[in-house]
Amino acid sequence: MQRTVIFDLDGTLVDSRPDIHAALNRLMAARHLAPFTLEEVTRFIGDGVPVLLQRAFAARGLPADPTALPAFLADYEANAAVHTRLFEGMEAVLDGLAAEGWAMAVCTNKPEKAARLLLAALGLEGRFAALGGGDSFPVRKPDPAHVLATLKAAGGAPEMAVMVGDHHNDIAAGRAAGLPAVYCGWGYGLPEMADGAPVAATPGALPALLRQALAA
Ligand SMILES: O=C(O)COP(=O)(O)O
Ligand SMILES: [Mg+2]
Repeated sequence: MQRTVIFDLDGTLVDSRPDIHAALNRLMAARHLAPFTLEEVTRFIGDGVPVLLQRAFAARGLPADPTALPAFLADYEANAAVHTRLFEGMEAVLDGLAAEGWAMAVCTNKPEKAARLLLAALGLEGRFAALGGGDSFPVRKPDPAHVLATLKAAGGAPEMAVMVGDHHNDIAAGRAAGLPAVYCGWGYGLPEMADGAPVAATPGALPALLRQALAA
């Protein structure tokens, strides 16, 4: 039966922080608000763009601004791949998994349009059987239905699939969907977010952990 790996996007496959950081600071500048450091923005990532913006405005003592989401997305969609690249070593990992016959999908809280544009700009969209974005379904991670709907779209089955991510949302959603989860130590999460899941320190460590996860 087909083995499927479901990857989170931001902080797992790609280092997207620089472009998220830049787009957020352009939004802040346009509103005469102080910019954020890269480290601050890293802590805002993981629950989708509406929550990222909520956290940014809250950090400036302001309520959520409904005009911020379309403004941010228009800018980010046009500039999502200026600095964003696959993490070092990830391309070889994707090649190796494809050669081993794994199907691959992306389950991200990033809005679907931005995620598709980013994958296309990096020449990656053909590698993935499905993409579930943060607004593709009525729910998003940590809700397991986001993982299951993405897996279904990829033609996979929970007994033969593994979830890979850098945030507790990924681990929680994967587990609640009945999938083993592997945590990415190179991403944007804090170490405790692994929550007992096996930790891949580098992309190169992933293939063996994926095989083990299905064997267990
Ligand atoms: O958009 C976010 O906040 C996080 O996206 P991710 O689910 O790909 O990490
Ligand atoms: Mg992530």
